[in-house]
Amino acid sequence: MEGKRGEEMGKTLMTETWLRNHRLLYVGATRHPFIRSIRDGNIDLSSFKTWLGQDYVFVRSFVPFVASVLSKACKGSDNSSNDVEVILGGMAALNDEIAWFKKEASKWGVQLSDIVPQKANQNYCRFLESLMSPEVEYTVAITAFWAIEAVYQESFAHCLEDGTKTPPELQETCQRWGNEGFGQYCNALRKIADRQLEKASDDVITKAEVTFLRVLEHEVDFWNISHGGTSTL
Ligand SMILES: Cc1ncc(CO)c(N)n1
Repeated sequence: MEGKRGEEMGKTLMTETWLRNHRLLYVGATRHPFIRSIRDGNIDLSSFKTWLGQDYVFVRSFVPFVASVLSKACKGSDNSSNDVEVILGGMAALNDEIAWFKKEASKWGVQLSDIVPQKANQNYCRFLESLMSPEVEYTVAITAFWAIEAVYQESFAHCLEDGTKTPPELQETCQRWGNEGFGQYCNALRKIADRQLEKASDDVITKAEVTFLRVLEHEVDFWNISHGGTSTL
């Protein structure tokens, strides 16, 4: 996938280089045991419910972060009308997502008002807050946004591939992030990030790469919650 993009552009994109250089961590975030257990059909439903409740809390904190990225796009982008439309589309999807979490929680008997965010979730939300600071460059923020969405897209798309044993009652969840449209949206975010990175200073590129790695670590930690694992951060 990265190779094809590179050929089209005639040069190596920054995200492509990072995905190559940090392959193990990326695979750790997108092929986590939690995702493997959905794909293999041996997921423990209490793990799924834990994930559902925790992710609802995460998504609520994700909304102001996305709003901050949108605001930075308005000010700091050379192609702000395109970027704003892509990011606004993401916000609209989050609106749907929150309604979906409520519906899904009631289906599974998960009481959303009772959810206590776990340590890894709190850390991830605090990290998002730090990225909302006006001092954080648009390039860094959009890179984080892309990485956060891409991990879910790739993880859940993996559960929908032919020959997987994803339980029917979890198909809808996997579709939510694994569908083609969400994949195209992630590609649009990636394109924005690469365009920004292309004209960024070395200092900003380094910051964006560190942020990308932190996102991957937080995602691994987040999946670990539902597996009863402990934080590595
Ligand atoms: C932890 C986490 N990462 C990414 C997404 C994608 O929106 C999500 N819903 N939750």
